[in-house]
Amino acid sequence: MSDQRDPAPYDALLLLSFGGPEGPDDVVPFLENVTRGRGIPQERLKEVGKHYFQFGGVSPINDQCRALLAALRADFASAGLDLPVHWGNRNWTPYLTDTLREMVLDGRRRIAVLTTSAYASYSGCRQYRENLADALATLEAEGLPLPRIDKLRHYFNHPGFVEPMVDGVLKSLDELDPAVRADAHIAFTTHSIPDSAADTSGPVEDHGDGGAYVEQHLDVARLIADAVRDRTGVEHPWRLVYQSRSGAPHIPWLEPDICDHLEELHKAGVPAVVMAPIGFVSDHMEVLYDLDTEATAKAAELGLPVRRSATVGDDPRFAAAVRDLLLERAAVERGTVAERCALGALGPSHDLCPIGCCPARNERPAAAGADSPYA
Ligand SMILES: CC1=C(CCC(=O)O)c2cc3nc(cc4[nH]c(cc5[nH]c(cc1n2)c(C)c5CCC(=O)O)c(CCC(=O)O)c4C)C(CCC(=O)O)=C3C
Ligand SMILES: [Fe+2]
Repeated sequence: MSDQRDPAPYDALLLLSFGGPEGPDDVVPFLENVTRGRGIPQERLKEVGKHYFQFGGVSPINDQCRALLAALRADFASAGLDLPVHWGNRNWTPYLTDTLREMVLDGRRRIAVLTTSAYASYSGCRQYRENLADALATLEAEGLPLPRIDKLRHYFNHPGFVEPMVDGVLKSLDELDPAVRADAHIAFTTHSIPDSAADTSGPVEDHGDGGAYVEQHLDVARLIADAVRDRTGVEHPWRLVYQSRSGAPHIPWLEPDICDHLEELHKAGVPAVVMAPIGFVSDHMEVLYDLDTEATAKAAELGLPVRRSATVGDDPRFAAAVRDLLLERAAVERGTVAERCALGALGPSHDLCPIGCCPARNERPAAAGADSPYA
C-alpha cells in the first residue's frame, strides 16, 4: 500500500520560477539575464523593455509567485503536511542559487522542485534543469554539501491545473454579450518557441512534428473545450495559437500568432473570441502585455469582442495539485506504488527526464534528469 500523505524522503519543496523586474532600474539587467547568449535581436529587446516600462518597470510575476507560495503553505498546513516551501528564480531575485544555498545551510538535503512551467520544452523544462546544475556547481565550489534534487513531473494534464482554467473560460464566455456568446471561438494560446525546439521537445520517442510541446497543449485545449461543452451544451470551435514570439525573423517559430488568428477569425465572420492562455501558470507580463494590451487592441481595431480567461495563479486547486504531485513522487522515491492523477489522452508524464529530452542547442550540464552529473 502506498501512503500518499508521507513527504519522506523530501525535506523541502522549492518553487522555481522565471523572475521579473520589480522597478524601472531592474528592467535592463533583467533582460540581460534572460537573453545572455540566446541571440535575441536588439530591436526585440528594446521593444520588450518598453512593455515592462509601460507597467512601471514591474512584472507581476514575483507577486504571483509570492501568492502561490502562500497558497502552497496554506494548503500544506491544512493537509497536516509539515514541509518548508522555498522560492528561487532563474532571472531575478530571489535567485535560485541564493535560495538553494540558504536551504542547504538550513540542512535541507532532499529537495523536490516545482517549476512554474507545466509543459515540456527546452525553455520550460531543460533550461530550469540547467539552472539547477549551475546552482549546484556554485555550491560545490563553495564547499557546501550538495542536496539531491528531483523535479516534479509536468502537470499540464493534472485536474488541479485544468479545472481552474475551465472555470476561467466559462467565466469569460459568460462575460460576452449573449447575442454573440454561442458562436464565440476559443483561442488557446501559449508561448511560441522555435519550430526546432518544439519538434525536439519531450523524450526522444515523442519527437515529431511539434513534439511533446504541441501535443501536450493540444491535449489540454481539448480537455478544456470538452469540459466547456459538457457544462454549457455548446461546442465552441477552438484552435491552439501562439504569442510572444522573439528571435530572428528568418528562424521559423510556432504559428499562427494570436493577432493574425484574431484577424482571420474576424474575416471569417466569427463574432467573439475567448483567449485562454493555457501555456502560462500566472497572469505575468506575457499575458498582461501580449494578450491584454496588444491582442486586445488588435481586436478593438477589428471591432471583435474578446475576453481573456484567467490562468491558474494561486487557485487552491492548483496548490492541492502540487501537494499531490509531491506526495506522488515521494511515494515513488520510497519505492512504493504511487497513484498518478492525470486527465486526457497522454497520461501522467515521466518522473525523470530521459537522455535526449528537450535537447539544448549547446549541450550543458542539467540536473534532475537521467543525464544529470549530480546524484
Ligand atoms: C516556453 C516559454 C515560456 C513558458 C514556460 C515558462 O514559464 O517557463 C516562457 C515564459 C516566460 N518568458 C518570460 C519573459 C521573457 N521570455 C523571453 C524570451 C523567450 N521565452 C521563450 C520561451 C518561453 N518563455 C523563448 C524560446 C524565448 C527566446 C529566448 C530564449 O530562447 O531564451 C524574453 C526575452 C525577450 C523576448 O524576446 O521576449 C523575456 C523577457 C517570462 C516573464 C514574464 C514576466 O516578466 O512577467 C515568462 C514567465
Ligand atoms: Fe519567455
